[in-house]
Amino acid sequence: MNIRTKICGMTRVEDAQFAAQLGVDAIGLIFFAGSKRCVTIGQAQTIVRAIAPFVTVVGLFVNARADEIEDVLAKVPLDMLQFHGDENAEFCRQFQRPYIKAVRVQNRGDIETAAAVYTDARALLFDAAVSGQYGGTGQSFDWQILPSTLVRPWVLSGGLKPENIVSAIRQSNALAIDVCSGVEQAPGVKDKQKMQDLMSAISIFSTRSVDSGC
Ligand SMILES: O=C(O)c1ccccc1NCC(=O)[C@H](O)[C@H](O)COP(=O)(O)O
Repeated sequence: MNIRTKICGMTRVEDAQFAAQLGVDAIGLIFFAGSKRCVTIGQAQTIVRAIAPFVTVVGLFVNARADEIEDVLAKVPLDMLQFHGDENAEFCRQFQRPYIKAVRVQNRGDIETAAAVYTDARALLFDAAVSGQYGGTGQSFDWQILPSTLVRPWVLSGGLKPENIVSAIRQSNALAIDVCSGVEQAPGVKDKQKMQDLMSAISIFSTRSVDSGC
């Protein structure tokens, strides 16, 4: 098993490049003015140009208008969209891109409802529910409430950091994780050591082999 990893809220080229070198599968760029990690189109273009191909670039939006998202898509080559607001499924699916829908989890019903509604989402992302905030809170939710089987691919998120990631994966059986503030030294400024510690911690789940034998 290899844990798929996204690090969200990149604002600096050096952080995105370092994450890619560590083997992170995806990076998140936040296009939401209410976030301390919000990037301009120019910043996003610079980051995308600087990272290796095959690292998935995810653009994150919160209750943006369709034309605002189209404008970003015309200028920044995003591979995937992530919606963190109150967007319905019809809205999410209109952009000809795979999408992730964030679900702020308070109880198991939130998970089941989202799975029934966002039927074409590439994945659901389960995050903590913090009043008045849409994400990037550093708070976790009770991983025990995740159902043992779920019909949709899903991503574990919310308050994940090097210190708790192994326990979080063991408790939730997550195959994919999304981490933001847990690998930062300040909002939008990633910490190389923390990113390295995170990837090193999850490497215990890795089944990738470097055996060169034929
Ligand atoms: O990070 C933000 O500032 C943010 C703001 C508004 C909506 C979403 C935001 N981040 C989204 C993410 O994908 C985060 O990785 C996720 O919410 C978990 O954050 P954290 O608990 O800090 O790891």
